[in-house]
Amino acid sequence: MIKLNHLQKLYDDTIAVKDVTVSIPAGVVCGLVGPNGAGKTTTLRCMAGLLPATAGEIQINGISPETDPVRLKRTIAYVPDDPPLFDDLTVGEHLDFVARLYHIDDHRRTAIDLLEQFELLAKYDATVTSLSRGMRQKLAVACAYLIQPQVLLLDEPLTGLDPPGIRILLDSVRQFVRGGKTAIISSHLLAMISDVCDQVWLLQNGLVRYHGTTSGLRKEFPNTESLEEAFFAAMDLSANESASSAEDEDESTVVMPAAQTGVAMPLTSPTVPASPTTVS
Ligand SMILES: Nc1ncnc2c1ncn2[C@@H]1O[C@H](COP(=O)(O)OP(=O)(O)OP(=O)(O)O)[C@@H](O)[C@H]1O
Repeated sequence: MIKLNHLQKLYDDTIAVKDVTVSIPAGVVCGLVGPNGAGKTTTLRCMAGLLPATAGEIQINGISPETDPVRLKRTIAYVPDDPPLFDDLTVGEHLDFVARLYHIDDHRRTAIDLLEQFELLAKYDATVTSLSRGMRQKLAVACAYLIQPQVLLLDEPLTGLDPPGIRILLDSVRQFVRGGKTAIISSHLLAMISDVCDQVWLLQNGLVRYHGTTSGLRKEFPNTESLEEAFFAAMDLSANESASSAEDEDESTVVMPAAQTGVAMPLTSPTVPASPTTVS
């Protein structure tokens, strides 16, 4: 279970996440959507313990990133959209390294199964500099699964994947939540969200515009003919209501069309400092 309570994150004067309160139960895949700059990556990074929240509370399976960062990092796997891998390590060495960091014994069989699943076994001895973007993405996901997290956060994971790669990844995520785990996928691909996710979480300007089932979003906007249309309708409504509330000089209103019902990449492991390319 993931709970965010009035989460806020500022970068100096920039408000990236204004006020986010969501609860995401175990056993679901939740799609995190919203326009560029909505605050999706920032929210995920706060949840992964890579960025300190400015205000508010985060609880991941009862663990707070603030008070128990090491336990959090054993619970959560966060895969950024451009995973920071180690140029000097081979594919196989990445999995060995992650296993060592997370004290995972006898990882070899699982590692090989994961590489097979993600069609990377032939690249076992290849250095990551020789991998394509999609292959790097798959390796990062394999490393995330190796640590057997309870919560998986994937930030735009489909970028660079070919159609079979997309299917393999999405099937793996559905399989992952079957055991009562939780996955959040940030994506701009609304058709995928509609197909794969149990819930959708719409962020705009650092505020929750909708959180609930994908069918619930359609019901909020019965005159729309697709999730995409409902998505735009939700954002238009929010923009209009925000404008009118600004006119009323009441900027504290959070506009929501529906009730709010929310190895590490190996490089953010509990025992190793984040890599230079990972925000910490
Ligand atoms: N390191 C940073 N320093 C300052 N401002 C930042 C930083 N990272 C993000 N921002 C700002 O915070 C806001 C939210 O950015 P964020 O990357 O979280 O959005 P996003 O929804 O993930 O966008 P996208 O869909 O384009 O990936 C934006 O206004 C962005 O310019």
